Amino acid sequence: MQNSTAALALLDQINAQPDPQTKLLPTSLSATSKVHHCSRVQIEAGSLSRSSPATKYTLACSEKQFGLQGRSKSKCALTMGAVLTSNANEVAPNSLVGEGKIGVLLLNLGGPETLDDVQPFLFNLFADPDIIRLPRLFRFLQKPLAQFISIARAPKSKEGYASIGGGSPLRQITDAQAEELRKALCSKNVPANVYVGMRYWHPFTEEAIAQIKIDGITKLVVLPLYPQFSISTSGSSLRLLESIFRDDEYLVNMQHTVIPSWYQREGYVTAMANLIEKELLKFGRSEEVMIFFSAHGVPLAYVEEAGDPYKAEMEECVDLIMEELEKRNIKNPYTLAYQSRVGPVEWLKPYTDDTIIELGQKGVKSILAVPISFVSEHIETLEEIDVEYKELALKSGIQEWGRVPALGCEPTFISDLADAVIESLPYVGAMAVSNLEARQSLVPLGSVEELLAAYDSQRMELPPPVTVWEWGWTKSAETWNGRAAMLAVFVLLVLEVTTGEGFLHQWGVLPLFR
Ligand SMILES: C=CC1=C(C)c2cc3[nH]c(cc4nc(cc5[nH]c(cc1n2)c(C)c5CCC(=O)O)C(CCC(=O)O)=C4C)c(C)c3C=C
Ligand SMILES: [Fe+2]
Repeated sequence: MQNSTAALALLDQINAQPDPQTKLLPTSLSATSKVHHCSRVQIEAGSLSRSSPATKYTLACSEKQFGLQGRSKSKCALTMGAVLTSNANEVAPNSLVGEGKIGVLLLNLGGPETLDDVQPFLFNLFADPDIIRLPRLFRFLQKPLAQFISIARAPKSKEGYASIGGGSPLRQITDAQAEELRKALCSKNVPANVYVGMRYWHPFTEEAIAQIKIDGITKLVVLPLYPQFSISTSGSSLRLLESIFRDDEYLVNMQHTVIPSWYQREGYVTAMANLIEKELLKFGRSEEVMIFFSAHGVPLAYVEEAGDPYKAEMEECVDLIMEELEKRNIKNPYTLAYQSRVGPVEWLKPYTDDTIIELGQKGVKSILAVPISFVSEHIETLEEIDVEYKELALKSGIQEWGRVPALGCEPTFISDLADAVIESLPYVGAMAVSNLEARQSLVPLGSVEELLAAYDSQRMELPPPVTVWEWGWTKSAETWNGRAAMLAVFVLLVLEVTTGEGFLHQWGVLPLFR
């Protein structure tokens, strides 16, 4: 065991790395000074964890996943920033509130509330350059392409939403989470307004920000409702926030901080383990059940080319939950796979459907599916897991199928989110005061911008993750069909733009960007 000087030395070591992609984040710089206040800091095999009884986190800098090389350093720094804000128990909440009006902005994806919303929702999603990133030269095609893909995909999506009651439950659940979080904060003596800002549907982030301004919020904690960070989710929402902040004088002067990911928090891990433990009891021979973590996938290029920490965070999250279960003497076999891939490019593997088939072939008889990348029920839990994967599992020889519910408003989870907010309060505006350059550049704290800079700072081109048509019987045929379809779309669009005639003009799409 070593003292806090050793922790600072580790941070200095990370800091000294020349690679600009892996520059330490402001949150971590704040964390550096915070380490001074830790009673004891422990460094083991490249990991940094606090052994103070008040704080029970383990840090995500283990050599296994986040060796201090390349991009992984940014991950490490980011996580430290998030985790080292874990001093709420040592500081009386009231002293954290101080002057000013506190707001918490929950960021989420949003979902269509009716079947008529499906196509415009899909348009918003595919128009996001963090979902489909076109080569710079062709950026002007983003909106027409989004229009085309959304129209082509809408019938299939609508079918899915129709089967879960005609729309996404996401708004209702997120609103309930916001209300429970407000109450939890209040009960912990931190009165705050809680806002919901969706990326692709109502209430849009812009609407939440307008309300934040009307309410005169002066300190804002930004909390993406995704446990793990991905460029395509939290990253996209932060990118949007950055552009909103940059153009607004009120917001430029409002202090804020971001909690980039929180899968490593003890309360979250405990809440997930509780849900799993409870569901396991419903099986006949619970000790033989395969615990099947199923995460929403992302295209492989996000991780391998753009430095998305999503996969590393997901794997660590699963490890933490399994460690917690092991402490309870639950030692079931487990696996992690990725679901919901869209389009012709390669996504994170193993794929959920392939893995289910393989498990069946290996003689596994019971599976407990655990949705792990999202904290609300949504189309991919209610339809994809509960219907499609269950059916596939039963066909593949699995006899018993169960599914852990999403966390929703589970009290341990909500209370932990409230703690995360409270723990981040000392960092709200810290950079705004101390770093004039950051203040003058984009946003006051610099944290939104800096968080984005840690990953994908070049905003590299990524292969479009979506497909327009799907046909063919083999994966490879589908891949090439997808590519051919993309090429066809592109040729059609070029013809439209050059001749001024075609189906997009007929639909009134092209004038949008003319
Ligand atoms: C952590 C969660 C998610 C990641 C990562 C993610 C990446 C991602 N998603 C698409 C394409 C689609 N996603 C859709 C719905 C959807 N996605 C998430 C979460 C993540 N997406 C959720 C919670 C939902 C459902 C919202 C709801 O309505 O309840 C859809 C629409 C549904 C459908 O047609 O299948 C699409 C399309 C991509 C391309 C991507 C990464 C690049
Ligand atoms: Fe998605």
